[in-house]
Amino acid sequence: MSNETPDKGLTLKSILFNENGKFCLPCTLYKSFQYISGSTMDPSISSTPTRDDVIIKQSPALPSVPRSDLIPGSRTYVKEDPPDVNKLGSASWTFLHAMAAKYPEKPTPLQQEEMTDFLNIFSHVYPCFWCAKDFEKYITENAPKVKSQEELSTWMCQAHNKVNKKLGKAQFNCDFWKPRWKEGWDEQE
Ligand SMILES: Cc1cc2nc3c(=O)[nH]c(=O)nc-3n(C[C@H](O)[C@H](O)[C@H](O)COP(=O)(O)OP(=O)(O)OC[C@H]3O[C@@H](n4cnc5c(N)ncnc54)[C@H](O)[C@@H]3O)c2cc1C
Repeated sequence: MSNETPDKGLTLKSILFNENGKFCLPCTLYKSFQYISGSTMDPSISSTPTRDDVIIKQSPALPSVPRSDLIPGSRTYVKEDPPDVNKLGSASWTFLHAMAAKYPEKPTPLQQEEMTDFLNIFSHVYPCFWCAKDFEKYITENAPKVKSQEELSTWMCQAHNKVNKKLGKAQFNCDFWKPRWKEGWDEQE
């Protein structure tokens, strides 16, 4: 992975590749991924992309919003409300599954220990307290499987399915964790 951290603010980002030279989708924008894979010719991307530095021009202007909807003193930030259980949940699952999908295929003992610690701590600090309590119980009864990326991602899928079941939602087929959270659906039927 490039050692350079993006230093051009929120609208100018470098495309990053991971240590294997593969494109790192969680590190950049989806439209950059489409551009570099040749599936779009997005004019908002400037010169020919190189491995380490693809610059994206300013995003198109935000749709105009009444000034009263903006945070006082800001021309950018809308007065959004704090997240409810659903918004928090969806964002958190996105993080958890994306994290599992980037977990090493052969983690070191230290990485395994850190992931186990992280999940335990996460279950203590998750802001929805009854969600946290149930997740903590789940972890106690089903210790996180941290020996490989495949194991962890499947464990995460099953943990999510436990919550889906509790909420009366459909079960997600864990055979598909990889296209959903790592590789995309292009190669799938
Ligand atoms: C640890 C934790 C515990 C929670 N506990 C509760 C609770 O007790 N009560 C409550 O009301 N809410 C709880 N939530 C929130 C809840 O799980 C949902 O996030 C929320 O209901 C919003 O659902 P959603 O429809 O946006 O989809 P989400 O369930 O947030 O899912 C987001 C996306 O993940 C994918 N997905 C779905 N299931 C799986 C899976 N098994 N594996 C992989 N990918 C999947 C789908 O593409 C889906 O669109 C919890 C969230 C977390 C992170």
